[in-house]
Amino acid sequence: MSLIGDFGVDPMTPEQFDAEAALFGPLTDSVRTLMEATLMSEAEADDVARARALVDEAAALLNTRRGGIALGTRWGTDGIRRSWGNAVMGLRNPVAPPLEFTHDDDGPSWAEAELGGLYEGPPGLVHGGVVALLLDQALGSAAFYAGSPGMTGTLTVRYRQGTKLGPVRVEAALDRVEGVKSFVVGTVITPDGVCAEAEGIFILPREVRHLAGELAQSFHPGEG
Ligand SMILES: CCCCCCCCCCCC(=O)SCCNC(=O)CCNC(=O)[C@H](O)C(C)(C)COP(=O)(O)OP(=O)(O)OC[C@H]1O[C@@H](n2cnc3c(N)ncnc32)[C@H](O)[C@@H]1OP(=O)(O)O
Repeated sequence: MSLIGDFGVDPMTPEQFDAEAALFGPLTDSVRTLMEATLMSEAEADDVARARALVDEAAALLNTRRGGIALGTRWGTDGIRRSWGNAVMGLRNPVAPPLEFTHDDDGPSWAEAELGGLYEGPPGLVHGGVVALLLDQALGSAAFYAGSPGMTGTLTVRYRQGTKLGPVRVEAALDRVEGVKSFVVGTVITPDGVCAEAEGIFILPREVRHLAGELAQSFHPGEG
């Protein structure tokens, strides 16, 4: 396994990334709207059937040219990674809420999102796996921002109360670094207060330890 080599083809220029974002970002937003509509529609049967045919036609159009099974991490000529397939933040992934993290030195990394019915577990509540998903990304991003990136080795989540669908805030901060291990903590907060707390150990895999500096430099807020 090579986290870097397997992910990229030739590095892309910022202009190429900008053009792709301008083309596919709005498509991703539209598909997200479609997903929500699919979940909540009470339209007449004929309209649902017609919508399905249109969706199938759109999928066929998009599939006329396509890549492999996933976008992976792509590198820019500017040395920045883009993870546009990321399930939490990815610019081209309609499954992503999406979360956009803000990082600064004076407080935790944080992001806010409006989680609707697409993320439901118990009635009216966010699925526990989705809560863990958001925390995993938040803690991983905080470790990356702090200059000690890693893959999730261990993620422990304590669910203190149900997380209502609606506005959600995720926070995370690096606690300490021990060798290749970063210990990170975080929370999920709604207007009801803290709903979940997490501790994670993020480990720089041995295969890429020689690239630690390059990886840390490749961090860019919003790129996953
Ligand atoms: C990088 C770009 C990211 C870029 C990604 C950034 C986005 C982050 C957000 C998304 C996060 C994910 O979803 S990541 C995807 C989910 N996670 C995974 O798929 C990881 C699968 N597991 C693995 O690949 C591996 O087991 C690793 C990398 C976790 C560890 O393997 P390794 O690299 O060979 O580690 P190894 O040398 O044996 O051990 C190093 C130290 O870590 C300890 N250690 C080993 N495994 C664990 C563990 N699971 N939990 C706790 N501690 C552990 C060892 O005791 C040792 O401690 P000591 O002796 O030094 O004290």
